[in-house]
Amino acid sequence: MRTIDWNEESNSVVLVDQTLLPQEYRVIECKTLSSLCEAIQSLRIRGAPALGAAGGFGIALAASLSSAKDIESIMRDLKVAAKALKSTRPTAVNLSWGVDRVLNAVSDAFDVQGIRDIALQEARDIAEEDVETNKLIGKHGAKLLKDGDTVLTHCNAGRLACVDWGTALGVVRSAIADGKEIKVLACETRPLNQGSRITTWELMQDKIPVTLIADSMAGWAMRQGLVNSVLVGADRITQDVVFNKIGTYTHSVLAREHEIPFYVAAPISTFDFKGWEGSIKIEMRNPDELRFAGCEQIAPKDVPVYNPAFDATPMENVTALITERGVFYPPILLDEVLV
Ligand SMILES: CSC[C@H]1O[C@H](OP(=O)(O)O)[C@H](O)[C@@H]1O
Repeated sequence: MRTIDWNEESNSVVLVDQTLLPQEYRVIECKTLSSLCEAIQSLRIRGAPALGAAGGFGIALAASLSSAKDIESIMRDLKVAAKALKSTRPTAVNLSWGVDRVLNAVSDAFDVQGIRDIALQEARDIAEEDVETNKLIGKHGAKLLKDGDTVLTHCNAGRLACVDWGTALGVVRSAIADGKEIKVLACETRPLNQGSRITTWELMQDKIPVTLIADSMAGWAMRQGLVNSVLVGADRITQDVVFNKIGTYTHSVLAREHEIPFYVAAPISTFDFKGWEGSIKIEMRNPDELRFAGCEQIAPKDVPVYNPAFDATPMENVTALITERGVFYPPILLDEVLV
C-alpha cells in the first residue's frame, strides 16, 4: 500500500493514518474534501511530497463530487476546493504545487466529465512520478554515503512522507541497495515525534539498523564521533534557505561546528524559485502539542507556548542538495536546478 492513493470503487482518497503509528497501521478513506483537509491538518497524511499528491488527489476528489453540469460551475467548485486544500498547511510548497498542477491540467478540458477524467489522471501522474523521482534522488544521494556510515535523520522523510520510497530515507535505502552498510540515528523530533513514531517504525519494517535519540542528544552524538552525516528532507527550498521540520536548523549549526556534511534530499517540486526566508509563512501549530504527549499532560494547561512547525536553515549550512536531477552544492542559482 502506498502512503496515499485513489480508490476506484468508491471514488475516494485512501491514505495511511500516520497519527496511529507505531501502535497501529490503518488505511483510511477520505470520501469528502473536508475529511481530506482534516487528514492533512491533523498530519494523518504528512510530508512534503505526500502533500503534493494529496493536493492533486484533493482536486480530483472535488471534481468527482461536484454536481456541476457545465464547465464554468465545476471550475468554480475546483477553485473553492483549491483554496480549502492550500489553507490547511502553508509552509510545504508541494501542497499548493500539486493543487495548481491539476488545476492547470484541467483548463483544456471540453466538458465536465473531461475535467473529472483529466484531474484524476494528473493526480495519478503526480503520485507515480513521485516514486520515480525518489528513486532518482536515492541513486544520486547514495553516492555521498560510504559503507559503514551512520546517518543522523530528523523528522520523517521516508516513504511515509512521500507516495513511496522516500527522499532522505530513500537515499539510505538506495545506498543499502548498492551494497553499503548504513545505520540511522533517528531524532525523535518533538513535539509530534515523526522520528520516533514513524521513521523508526518504517526502518524497522525494512530491517534497516536504526537507533532512536532525543533531539537534544544530536550534538553530543556528533561530538562522540557517532555521526558521519546529517540527512534531512525539505518542505520548501528557496534561494537562501531550506524550510524543514523545526529542529533542522539546530542540527545544521551542530553539523557545521563538528565539520559533518549536512545533506538535504528533496524533489525539484520542493524548490520555490520566487520565495525567500522572510516571504514564507511558518505554520504555527496548536500549543497543546507541547502541553500534552498524547493524552498525558506534561506541562501546565495554561503555560504560554511557542510552537512553530518548521524552521529555515541558511544555505551556507547546507553541504549539498540532493535532487532527482543530481547533487547541487550551494551557493547555487535556483535556475541551475531547472535546466
Ligand atoms: C520528505 S519531506 C518530509 C518533511 O515533511 C515533514 O513535515 P511534516 O511532518 O510536518 O509534514 C518534515 O519537515 C520532513 O522533513
